Amino acid sequence: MTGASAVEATGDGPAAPKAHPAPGGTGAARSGHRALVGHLRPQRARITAGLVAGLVGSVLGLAQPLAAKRVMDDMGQGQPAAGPVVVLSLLVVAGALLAGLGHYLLQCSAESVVCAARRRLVDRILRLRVPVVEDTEPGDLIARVTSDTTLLRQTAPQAVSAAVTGTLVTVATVVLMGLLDAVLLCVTLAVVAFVGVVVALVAPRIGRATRRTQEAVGRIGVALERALGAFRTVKAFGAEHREAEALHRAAEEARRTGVHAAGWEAVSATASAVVVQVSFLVVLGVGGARVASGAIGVSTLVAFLLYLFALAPRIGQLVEGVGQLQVGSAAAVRIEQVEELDVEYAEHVEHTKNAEHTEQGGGAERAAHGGRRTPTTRRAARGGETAGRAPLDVAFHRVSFAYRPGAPRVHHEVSFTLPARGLTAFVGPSGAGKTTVFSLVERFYDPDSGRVLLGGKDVRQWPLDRLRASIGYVEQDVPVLAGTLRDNLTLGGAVPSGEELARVLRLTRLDEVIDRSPRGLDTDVGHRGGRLSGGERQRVAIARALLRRPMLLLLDEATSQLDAVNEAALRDTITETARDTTVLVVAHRLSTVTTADRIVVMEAGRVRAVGTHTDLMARDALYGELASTQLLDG
Ligand SMILES: Nc1ncnc2c1ncn2[C@@H]1O[C@H](COP(=O)(O)OP(=O)(O)OP(=O)(O)O)[C@@H](O)[C@H]1O
Repeated sequence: MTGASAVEATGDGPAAPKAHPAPGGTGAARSGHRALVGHLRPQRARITAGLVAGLVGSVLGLAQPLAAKRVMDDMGQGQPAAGPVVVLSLLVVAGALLAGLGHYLLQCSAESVVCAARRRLVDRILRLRVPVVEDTEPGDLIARVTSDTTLLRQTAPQAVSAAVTGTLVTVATVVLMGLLDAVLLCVTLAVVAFVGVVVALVAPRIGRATRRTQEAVGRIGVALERALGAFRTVKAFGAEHREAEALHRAAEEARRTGVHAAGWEAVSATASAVVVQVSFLVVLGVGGARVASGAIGVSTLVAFLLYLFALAPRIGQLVEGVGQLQVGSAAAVRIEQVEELDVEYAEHVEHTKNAEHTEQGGGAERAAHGGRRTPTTRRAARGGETAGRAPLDVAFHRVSFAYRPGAPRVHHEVSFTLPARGLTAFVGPSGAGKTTVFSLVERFYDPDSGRVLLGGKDVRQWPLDRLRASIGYVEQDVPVLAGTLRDNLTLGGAVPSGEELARVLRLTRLDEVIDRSPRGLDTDVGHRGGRLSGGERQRVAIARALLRRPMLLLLDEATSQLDAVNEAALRDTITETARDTTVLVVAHRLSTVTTADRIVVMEAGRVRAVGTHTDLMARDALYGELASTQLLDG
């Protein structure tokens, strides 16, 4: 991807929150059906095969009453009925086999539909722009990947099959019934028309209730994510009941709307059952009278009733299929809403389009890309790219930035130029905009005006994956991911040599931690690294960044967490790294700033002064005050 396309791929400002669905109406229902068809399209061949098998099975089923009539007529006339009996048996066996095959094919396509939807969603979510994710609720996104896609599986191909087969077989049955006796058919249709009216009235209500149920399921995810994300705090503050209340409310809402949907489904099912019973009685009455008057024979009435028997489940199937389509459409709308959120890479969209047609497996994924690079191969290449790269200079030219349109500006015409190599410390009061400098360099956000330059080139002209591969970033609240130490250290995809790994572990004093653990690098660090101490998490994050061999290291120093010995060791590590890498530190320690080659003092989103410690002590009052009061002494 070119730099230009990277720029085009990303929208200008933070996207409006879209993860919370708008209430459903006819428009929502229409777009739901469109979205559902979009999910089914890649599986159309298999779905068609399943439908055809099911249909042929049903047609064979339809021929059974005629064959039965023939058996009865032959026997009534005293003729041998062996031939028609064999035909009838074959029809029964072949019909059942084809129906089974059709069901299996539809199940297979359902699994593929749900797998493709999950892959596309996961891919999309991981590529979402940072401001977009900030505007959504992770728990709700998780519910869409897990719960809504499951609804797709349960409903989509079966619902389509039920609706299509149900319709065709109903029409065919009605035609055959008309051939047998038009009067009885008119009587039947008059009763059956009632079902059509009920279904038309009830179906949209089922769709709306399902959407509300899924929204409530999303809220359960949100509440759970909130509580588990700060589990210790919730416990320490005795907030379990309070948090549970939100979960209970959402669960209750899901139950209420689920019951609502079930109620409407019951209405349509009952209507169809009643209609079937009534039509039997009416056909028996009218048919009996017509047999008595000699208008039709007994065998015709029996065949007609057999068709009516066959029609009953078809009507039920049709009604159920329409209800299921509403459920599937509701899920498809929620999935589509995630797919409409802004992502960072244009090539990602291409990737997911291709993935849509792919089953699982890396080989298949590569094949779908026509041998082009997948994220996996890109990562591997990136690992190779990292070696022997020159450090990068960094410059801000009159950068102004607000996190959201209309929100107060966090940067006001920020300008500075930092040469390649060396250690630059950013200091300033809390909220001055220091961390925001890093976020703009990483392109988590784009400035409203001005330019951020890396290696002399606007960051918007860097291909985004290369930009980030060039940077080692250590956040203040260092995130350690669930998994092993090794997983965390190699998160960037680079595979370090044993020697390199040992060097970095030594520099960050993680070697002691690993030596202490029986499982070494394969030690499980727990959810969010909860089994490590704060200082260990910090060191894992620094080691992870160093293993990328970055051209620029961004270190958002934690305000606490490191003991004096580790603190001194890390200071030495940073100083050594700064010899051949550009290192930017948001500094909270005096010991870091005093060793820095230059210090940028920020205040209320502006650069106030740039200089060395001695220089700034002499000429900048704010810096003097910060140095004597706020900066921690290492
Ligand atoms: N994702 C965000 N969305 C909205 N506002 C934000 C976001 N991140 C930071 N801010 C706001 O931007 C301002 C600058 O934040 P920033 O994190 O850059 O400050 P800082 O100088 O690094 O502060 P500290 O030293 O406390 O970490 C603050 O007022 C903060 O509330």
